[in-house]
Parts: sequence; C-alpha cells; structure tokens
Amino acid sequence: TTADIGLIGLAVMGSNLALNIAEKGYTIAVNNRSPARIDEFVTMAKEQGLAGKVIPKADLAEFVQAVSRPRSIIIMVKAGAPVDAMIEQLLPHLEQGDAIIECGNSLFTDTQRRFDYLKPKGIGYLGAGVSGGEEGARHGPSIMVGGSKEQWHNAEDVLTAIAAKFNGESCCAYLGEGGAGHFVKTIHNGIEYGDMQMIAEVYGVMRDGLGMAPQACADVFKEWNRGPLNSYLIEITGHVLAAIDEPTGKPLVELILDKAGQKGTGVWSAIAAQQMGVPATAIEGAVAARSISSRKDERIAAEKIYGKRSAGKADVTLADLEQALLAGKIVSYAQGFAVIAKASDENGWKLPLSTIAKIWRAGCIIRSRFLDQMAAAYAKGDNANLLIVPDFVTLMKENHGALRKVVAAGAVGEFPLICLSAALSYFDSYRQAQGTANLIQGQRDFFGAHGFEIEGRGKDLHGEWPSTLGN
Ligand SMILES: O=C(O)[C@H](O)[C@@H](O)[C@H](O)[C@H](O)COP(=O)(O)O
Repeated sequence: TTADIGLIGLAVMGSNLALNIAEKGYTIAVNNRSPARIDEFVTMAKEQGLAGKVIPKADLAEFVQAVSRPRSIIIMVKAGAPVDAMIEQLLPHLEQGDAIIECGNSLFTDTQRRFDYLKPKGIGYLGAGVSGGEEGARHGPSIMVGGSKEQWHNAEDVLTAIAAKFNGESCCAYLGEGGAGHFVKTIHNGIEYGDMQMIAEVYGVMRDGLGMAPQACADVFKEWNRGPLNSYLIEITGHVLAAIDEPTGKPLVELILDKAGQKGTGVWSAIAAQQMGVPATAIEGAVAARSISSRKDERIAAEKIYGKRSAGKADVTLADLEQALLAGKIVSYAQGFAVIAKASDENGWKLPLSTIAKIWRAGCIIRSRFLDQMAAAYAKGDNANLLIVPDFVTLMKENHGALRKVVAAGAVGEFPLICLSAALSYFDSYRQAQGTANLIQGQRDFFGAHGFEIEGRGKDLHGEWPSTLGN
C-alpha cells in the first residue's frame, strides 16, 4: 500500500496531526529524525487502533517513495533554519508536482521565500497555519492554508477532513498564494495575545480592585462564557482560575510566576502592522505587556520606589467589566482584520475576510461565538473596518461606555490596563473627525520643513517659523 499523505516531525503537534489524519481514514507515511520517536508513535497509533493506517519509514528516500503521487508531504519541525534544512533533505527525493506542506508557526516572509524558491523546481509549497494547540491538532484544528493553489487541491480532502467543523463546515481554507496562510496565522496569534491580555487586565481589576478570590473570578468567567463573550479563552480562563495546586491546596494561579513567555508571533504581527502603517495598538499593547511582565525584578524594585497601588476598591461592576471586555475585543479584532486587509492589498493575496472569520469559529485558540457574527458581517461584502460595520456599530455603541468607565477607573485606581486603554484610545481616535495631527504637521514643518496641507490651498505648504537659535 502507498500512503495518501506523508508527515515528517513526530513531536507533539506532528504526531497528533498524524493520528488525526489516520483517524479520518487516510493512510499516512511517517518519518522523524530520531527513529526511536517513530517507534513510540507506532505504539501510540496501535493503542488508538490506528496502526493499520500508518506506514513508518525511518529512511527518508523510502518514506517519500511510500507516498502516492503527486505527493503531499507535511513537515512539522521547528520554525526557521530547521525548515530550510528539511526542504534541502527532501528535494532530491521529490518529483515534479509534489508538494511540501509546512505546518509550523513560520514567519510569512520565510514561507514566501520558500514558495518562490521551489516554484521554478516544479515543487509546490504550502504554508499552513495550524491553530488549536495539541488538542486541536489531534481532534480538529483551524487550518489557514497559503501557497501553491494546484497542490492545495491535492491535499484539500485530507486537510479539510482533519480540521475542526463549525455547523458541519470545515475550519480549513485556502487563503492565497505564497505566505498568505502563515500571515493570517500570525495575525491570529496577535489577536490571541490581545484577547489574553485583556482577560488578564480584567482579572487584575477583579483581584486587586474588587478583592475577589480566584474561585470567585472563575465563577464569573464561567458565567460570561454563557454570554456574548462565549469563547475558548474565556472557558479556559475559568478552568485556570479554579485550579487548585494539590501539594499546597492553594489556587494554582496564585503560585504561577507572573512572567509571560512569548515565542515571537505576537512581535511579528505588531511589526507587520507597523510596517504597513496599520494601527494595531491592542496587539502592540499585549506584546509590550508580556515584555514588561518579564521584568519581574525591575517591577519589584519600582514598587519599592513608588509603593503599592493605594487606591482601594475599583468603582466598577462585573457587568461593566464584561461589557468593557466585549468592546475591547471588538476593537482588537477590528485592528487585526484591518492588518489582514492591508496585507492582502499589498501582497495581492485577495484574502477573504469572511472566510477567515469562518475558519476561526472552531478549532483555533481564539474560537468564539463572536467570530460567527463577524463572518456574517464580512459576508455582506466590503472589507470596511469592523468599527463601521453595522452589526458591530450597534455592539460598540452599547458597550464602549463600559470600556470608558473601566479604563477611567483603571487610571484612577492605578490598574495597568495597557490593552483595554489602547483599545479605547484607538476607538476615540478612529471616530474623531477633527484630530490633533494638524499640530504635529506644524511641528514637523517647524523643525524639518516637512510641509503640511491646507485643504483647497495645497499639499506641500510651509510656515514662516521664528528662529529658535540661542533659546
Ligand atoms: O494558535 C495556536 O495554536 C497557538 O497560538 C500556538 O501557535 C502557540 O501556542 C502559540 O504560538 C504560543 O505563542 P506564545 O508562546 O508566543 O504565547
């Protein structure tokens, strides 16, 4: 028998994807740098009754031969140089029309480069962003595919079959050429950062401003998961806050060190937004908050200098916090989708915003009921900023008051609300017809003759500025 598809890289995500593929009835050839890991995988497949669908091959040439042509070979190795090394190892064994499907968290410019490198060799390259963590990979992730359209059709059945389903619809789609898939995954992660940071900021107000214990906070998040905030991140927040550390019997969350890790996709999404001139303050705020959190010693020292926050009880209700979170989320998604829309134009990807919202409704980390509303809103046509899409205008009008109240209480109450306040200021800037950049234009012209525009008079005008020499 030959395999329908091949997979190299049997670490957690790779082996779970392979088991998912076998479970969906496809025969899969597997390979891994260390042969021992292949044996472990075969044992796992046996335990799950899937061994009949697995063709283990330690030798790379034999592995490639075991996959039916035109071949689709998934590689699940560490992002960066290991991907390029894997491509070079595979190339001598591949034939015209075969394709490599790279499913790691790769930087989209690397994916674009690899796509361009392999195209003249007649080898297809698909950069597929896979979201949903270990559980998602095993039982149904969200899959954002970019690259060679022809080879996508070769792998389409398998990838759509293994992906999560929302109302029976697969959360896997082809999004565009080159690095389109990995770009969309990167922005998914940027939005994920924003969601997580806003949830953490609200938890901070509950803990320090309303004196709530972790279990009480957990109960509130469980309640919110039955409402408009229904989402995977709200759901797991309830579980994390309710978890008890067995050895001590204490709430686990209170023992976890408050230093957030980050592997890079948040930074990539913030950089991409900046480079395209699309304001993504919520994503940038979330990245910055993780960086600040990592400076634990500095924070301890600074608290000694300035003292602990002293402002007492926060003047907000739980309902305010729920609405503020919803308003903050709308702004963060508006920013994320604006970045995607701009990247689509700049790269000629024609990214289908409605489809992206659709494939994020299940399987991925940001999956939520909210995304179903967004898919419907974007299906109505224009790629406008979410903040002016009718359905979301109503939601924003109903909820920005609470965001304002929470951010104001945060400022007075000495709560660090980097993300929520960034979202509010973006909203107020975006809805302000007459802003203050006129002064900046004057200042730029004053010190650098950069020019300014006066409507009806001209674009590159200059002021007669006094000299400041000697001042
Ligand atoms: O969509 C997903 O399944 C996750 O986003 C996944 O890709 C991974 O968990 C993040 O990359 C972690 O990112 P950080 O380490 O940067 O939080």
